[in-house]
Amino acid sequence: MSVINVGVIGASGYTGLELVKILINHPKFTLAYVANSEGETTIDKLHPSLQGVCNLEVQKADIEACASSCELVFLALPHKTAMAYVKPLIAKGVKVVDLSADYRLPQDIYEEFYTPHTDPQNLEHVVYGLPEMYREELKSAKLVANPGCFPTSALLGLLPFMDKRVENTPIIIDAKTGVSGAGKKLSDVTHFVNVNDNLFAYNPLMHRHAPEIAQKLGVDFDEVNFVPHLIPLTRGMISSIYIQVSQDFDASSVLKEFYKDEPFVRISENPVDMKNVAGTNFCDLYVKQKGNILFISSAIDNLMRGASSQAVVNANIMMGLCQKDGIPNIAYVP
Ligand SMILES: NC(=O)C1=CN([C@@H]2O[C@H](COP(=O)(O)OP(=O)(O)OC[C@H]3O[C@@H](n4cnc5c(N)ncnc54)[C@H](OP(=O)(O)O)[C@@H]3O)[C@@H](O)[C@H]2O)C=CC1
Ligand SMILES: CC(=O)N[C@@H](CCC(=O)OP(=O)(O)O)C(=O)O
Repeated sequence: MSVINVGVIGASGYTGLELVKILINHPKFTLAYVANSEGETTIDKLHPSLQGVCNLEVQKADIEACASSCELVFLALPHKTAMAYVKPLIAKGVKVVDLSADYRLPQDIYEEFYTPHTDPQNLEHVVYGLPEMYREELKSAKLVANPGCFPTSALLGLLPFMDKRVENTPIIIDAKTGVSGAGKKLSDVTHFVNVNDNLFAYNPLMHRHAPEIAQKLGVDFDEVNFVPHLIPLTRGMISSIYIQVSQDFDASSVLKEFYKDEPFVRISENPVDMKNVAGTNFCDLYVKQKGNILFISSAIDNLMRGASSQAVVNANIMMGLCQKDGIPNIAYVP
């Protein structure tokens, strides 16, 4: 098979770097176009960790240049900025995996939690990029909305148990994330002095990922009680999920059966942790039942399964490749 040229717009950011790292080692994709808002530099100048590994030119993002060199492009851009790129790229026949939130929700819900949508036409055919839910649809997708990191960890934990849950009872998701989830921009909240030796909740019950979780589970927003916390780590995410279930059943067997053919979900007999998934596309899951309460623990790397490695799995599926091609599977341990 001939090589497939792909691009990354937003290569100077955190998820952009993870994309570049995966793509320069990918067996079938060739990284042909790398861009940010300014250009006129090289990827190893932006990311010194790539010195001696890759010195691709970084260009000022441009639709024509991107479309003429790529079959598929990854957009690692802020919300709102992403949709301004998606519209012309799709019009030029380029396939897009968008890491932002711009195409994850129906227009009305998106506008309630984000900003007015400027590209409703492409919302009509977008596929939500959680392979365990939409693998078939992804095969023919032209535009994929890569899921949010918290929704990825919550949905993978909850999906196997939705038919065991007592209807209209609260779904409680208590999640912790590393600081790279906020991107490279500086802010008071993510300032070292505020994060170091500290732990706090933010946007409790009203975070913009709650409607994404509710929508994909097919429940009301009011049923999802989602509270994220920032922890003093660079990468990693744990969601502690609690639901009420109707009957006694073997929860571990349900989990194993649900994911028996899934290469990127691992079921653990012990509570999971962040380190064993760091740098990989794995989601590690653990479940424990006490009476009618079910506890599910879900661990991912926010930059990988929560963003960039999941984006490359989606691109593999879109381009008819093996979904595991180029996907790192050994964690940064110890
Ligand atoms: N970080 C995470 O864990 C996750 C992030 N995401 C989503 O992925 C996307 C990227 O996130 P992240 O990597 O953290 O963000 P960063 O803030 O680290 O990077 C943003 C990138 O976008 C580029 N950019 C901004 N504006 C423009 C523009 N007008 N034209 C071209 N490039 C532009 C920046 O380039 P420049 O350096 O030139 O400003 C930079 O490369 C966001 O939508 C985020 O919500 C999704 C899941 C998890
Ligand atoms: C620590 C932190 O701020 N995390 C981000 C979520 C990560 C993310 O980027 O998700 P999106 O793709 O939806 O933007 C947040 O809570 O908004």
